[in-house]
Amino acid sequence: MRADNRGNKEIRNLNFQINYTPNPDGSVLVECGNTKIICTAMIEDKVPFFLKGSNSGWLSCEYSMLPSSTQSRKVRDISKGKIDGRSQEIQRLIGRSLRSCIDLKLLGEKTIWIDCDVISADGGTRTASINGAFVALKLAIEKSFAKKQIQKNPLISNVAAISVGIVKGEKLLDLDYLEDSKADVDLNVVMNSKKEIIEIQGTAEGNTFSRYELNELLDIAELGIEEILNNQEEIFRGDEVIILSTDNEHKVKEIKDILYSIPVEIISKKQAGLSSIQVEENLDTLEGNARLKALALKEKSKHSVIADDTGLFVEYLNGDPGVHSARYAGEHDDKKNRELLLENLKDTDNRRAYFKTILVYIDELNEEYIFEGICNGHISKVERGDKSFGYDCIFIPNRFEKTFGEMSSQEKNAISHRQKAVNKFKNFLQKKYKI
Ligand SMILES: O=c1nc[nH]c2c1ncn2[C@H]1C[C@H](O)[C@@H](COP(=O)(O)OP(=O)(O)OP(=O)(O)O)O1
Ligand SMILES: [Mg+2]
Repeated sequence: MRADNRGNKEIRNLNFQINYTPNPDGSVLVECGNTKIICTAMIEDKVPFFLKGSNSGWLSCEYSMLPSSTQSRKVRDISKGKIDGRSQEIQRLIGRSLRSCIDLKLLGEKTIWIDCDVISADGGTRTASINGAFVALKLAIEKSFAKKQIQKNPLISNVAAISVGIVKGEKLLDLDYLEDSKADVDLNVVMNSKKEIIEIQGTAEGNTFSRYELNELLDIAELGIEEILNNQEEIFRGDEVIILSTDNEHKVKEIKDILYSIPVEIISKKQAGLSSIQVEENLDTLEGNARLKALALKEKSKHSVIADDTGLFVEYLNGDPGVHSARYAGEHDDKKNRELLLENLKDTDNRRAYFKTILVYIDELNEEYIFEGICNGHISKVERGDKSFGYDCIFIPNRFEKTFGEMSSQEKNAISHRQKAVNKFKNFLQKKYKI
C-alpha cells in the first residue's frame, strides 16, 4: 500500500497556484503531494553572446533547493562556493524540455529566465519543476503578448513530466521520496501535448530492466502526463466552461453534439483534469445520483458542471432496472445487464419500457437546476445493431421499428431521452447567455 492510499497508476495531489509572487512575468507555486516548488519566468531584453544579431531568443533555467527543503539541512551552494552537480544537471534538463516547446525565432532577441526553487522536496522535484516551469513560462508569454512586447505567440506545445519506477517488483507512477529511495528502476519522462517524447532519463538503480518493462513504464508515465497536461490546460481556460461529469464517452459525445451551437466550451471530466473523482451512485433516485456526481465535481472546480444520470424503466419488472441500470447484473457490464434483462422478460409480451435522463446543472454561483427527458418504447427480443452503449441495442423507441443501436447518432439524438433533457438545458443556456 502506498503512503497516501494511492493506486499504483495514480499521481499525487497536484495543484498550481498561479501568480504566486508579484514581480516575475509569470509565477506559480506547484505542489505535487509534499513536493513544493516556486517556478518563475522573467523575460529579459538581451540574449547570450552567441545569439547576438541572430534575431533569435533563448531560454535558460536555474534550479535550486532551499536549505530547509530536505529532512536534514542542505548547505546553500553559495556557502560551498560552487553549484551542486545534481542541480546543474536538473536545470539543464528543465531548460532543454522548455526550449523544445518554444519557437525561439518568434521570441526575437530576448531571453526567458526560468527559476525553479524547491521549498519542500519529497521526490519528483525535477519533473514537478518542469510542470510548474511550463505554467510560469506560458503566463509570462501571455503577459508579454498582451503588452505587445512579443508579436507572435512562440509557444508550440505544452510540456509535462512525471517519474515512474519499479519498487519491490511493482510499477509505480509519481514516486515520493521514500519510494524513490527504494526504487530498483527510476525513470523520468518528459512529453509534449502530442505525447511525443522530449526526454527519458532511466536508470537501473537496483535491478536491470527489460525493453518490455520499459514500454510498460512508458505507458504508465503517459497516463500521468495526460492528467498533468489536462491540469495545465485548465489553468488557461476561459470562464465560460461547462464540465460534463461523466466517464461515459457515449454520453459526452451525445451531449456535445446536441449543444454544438452553444458558444460555451464543454469539456469532459477527463479534460478538466478531474478523472480521479469517482462517485458511488448509491442513492435511490436518478436525481439524487446526478446531484452527487455534479456536487463532487463542483467542489473541485470553479466552472459550472452538468451531470447526467440515466435509467431504463421496464413496466413488467415494476420499473427495474431503473436507477440501478448500470449495475443491474452486478458490476457495470453492459452485456451482462442486457442478458439479464432479456432473460427476465422471456415469459412476457409486456415489453413496455422507457428511458429517463435527469440532468443536474450547477452554475458558477452554486445554483442548481434540473432537466428531465423521457423516451417511451419497448424492449426487443434480441440484440440488434451497435452494442457499444448500454441498452441501446435492445430498446426500440415508440413509432420506430429500429433499436437505438440500429440508428445513426443523428437519428437517436433527434428523439432520445437525453436529447429531450439536453434540449431543455440548451434553451436554458440560450436565455442565460442571451443567444
Ligand atoms: O442513451 C442510452 N442508451 C442506452 N443505454 C444507456 C443510455 N444512457 C444510459 N444508458 C445505460 C448505461 C448504464 O448502464 C446505465 C446508466 O448509468 P449511469 O450511471 O447514468 O451512466 P454511466 O455509469 O455509464 O456514466 P456516468 O455515471 O459516468 O455518467 O444506463
Ligand atoms: Mg454511473
